Amino acid sequence: MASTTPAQATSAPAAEQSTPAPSAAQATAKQPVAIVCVGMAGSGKTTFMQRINAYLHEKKDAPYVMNLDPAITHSPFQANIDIRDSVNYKKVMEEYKLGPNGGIMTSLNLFATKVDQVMNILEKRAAPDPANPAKKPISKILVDTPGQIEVFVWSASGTILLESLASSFPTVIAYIIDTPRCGSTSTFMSNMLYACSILYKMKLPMILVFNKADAKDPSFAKEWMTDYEAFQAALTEDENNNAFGGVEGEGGGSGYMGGLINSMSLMLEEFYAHLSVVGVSSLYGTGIDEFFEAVQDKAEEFKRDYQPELDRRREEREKNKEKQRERELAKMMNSMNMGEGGPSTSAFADIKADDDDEPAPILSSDEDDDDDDIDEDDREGLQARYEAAMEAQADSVTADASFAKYIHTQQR
Ligand SMILES: Nc1nc2c(ncn2[C@@H]2O[C@H](COP(=O)(O)OP(=O)(O)OP(=O)(O)O)[C@@H](O)[C@H]2O)c(=O)[nH]1
Repeated sequence: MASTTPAQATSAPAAEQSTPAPSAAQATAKQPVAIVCVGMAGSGKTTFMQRINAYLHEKKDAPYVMNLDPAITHSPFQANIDIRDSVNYKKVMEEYKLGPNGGIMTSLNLFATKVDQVMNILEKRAAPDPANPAKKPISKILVDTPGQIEVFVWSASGTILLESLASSFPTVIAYIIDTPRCGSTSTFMSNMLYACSILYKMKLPMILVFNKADAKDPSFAKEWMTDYEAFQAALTEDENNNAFGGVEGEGGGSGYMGGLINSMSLMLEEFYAHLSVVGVSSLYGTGIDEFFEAVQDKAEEFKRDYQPELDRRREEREKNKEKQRERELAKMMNSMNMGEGGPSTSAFADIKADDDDEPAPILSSDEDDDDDDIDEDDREGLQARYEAAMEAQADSVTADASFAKYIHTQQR
């Protein structure tokens, strides 16, 4: 299937047409790939991020790193854009009397109102710098997300951030799985169903990263995904070992669980066919070459299969732009429990980018976790910021609007 690009549909403003625009193929060829890492808490997501970051640095291909987890207290790698520089998670929890998950979601919502700034920074770094031709444009964007997957995957802000990314760059999801924790057919199936739900929610190409390969060889998982009979044999073994409950010594339980897993595995066959699967050890660095090969494949797949669908959705949204904008805004405000006018908060500041000529170091030497920095730097109310952002750039908050803007940017 040939990829269509928005460049074919809309013309750039006259003032910007003086230099010939690169062809769509040239433009996409130079685009960096965004790799969004998601995974359950403890799956090794942070260790994996650290490993691929180090790998790329070693290859002299320093990535641009974004941290979207506001709750981490220490990161083993330094991010170029860090949500913690703009949103004070602890203050958000205090001000809105939220628990940890509500705090993360609200922090992400606040951050999402600045998605335009983030995208401007990324696009700037993705293009050659005429003032400094020696400066290499980035070829990879690594995005770390909160361990509470559902907070990112199922929130309006998660959608806004992902769609904004995907509207400018080929974007792939790396779903990190704790291999030793899916040794039984039931835990394996639970993990696959979770991955499946993420794929359908995010609508982006996905790589399953079976991590901790040093602790358990993931070849069993690959076999279960490609050989139905091998999975059946493992399922029968689990049933006989009483893995699903039932009377001890007799095995099998009611047979309900076994039957359910069996039907699920049949249903998931189609889902497996669309995935790339790699086994890695983030601890020892094995499998990382294969991971980046899979990233390349999925980036091609993005351009071939997903981009047209994104373009179609963008066109649809353009038609309902205003309605959608109001809906997204109301959804975000509701989820923040802010009411229409929005709250005042000192917990929120502008996006900061650590964007020196020097790439971000692999290991962070910054031990300063002083939560009060943002408070001192910026006490402006969210209300004012929010309204200013809305007025200055009416497109800045909604997924469809930012989507359209960046698609437009891409066209130029
Ligand atoms: N054996 C082994 N352990 C690993 C590997 N990757 C991560 N771990 C360990 O798994 C534990 C969790 O790793 P993290 O990287 O903190 O996991 P996370 O998914 O970021 O966890 P949250 O920050 O809670 O979301 C740590 O003890 C790591 O040392 C691996 O490849 N092999």
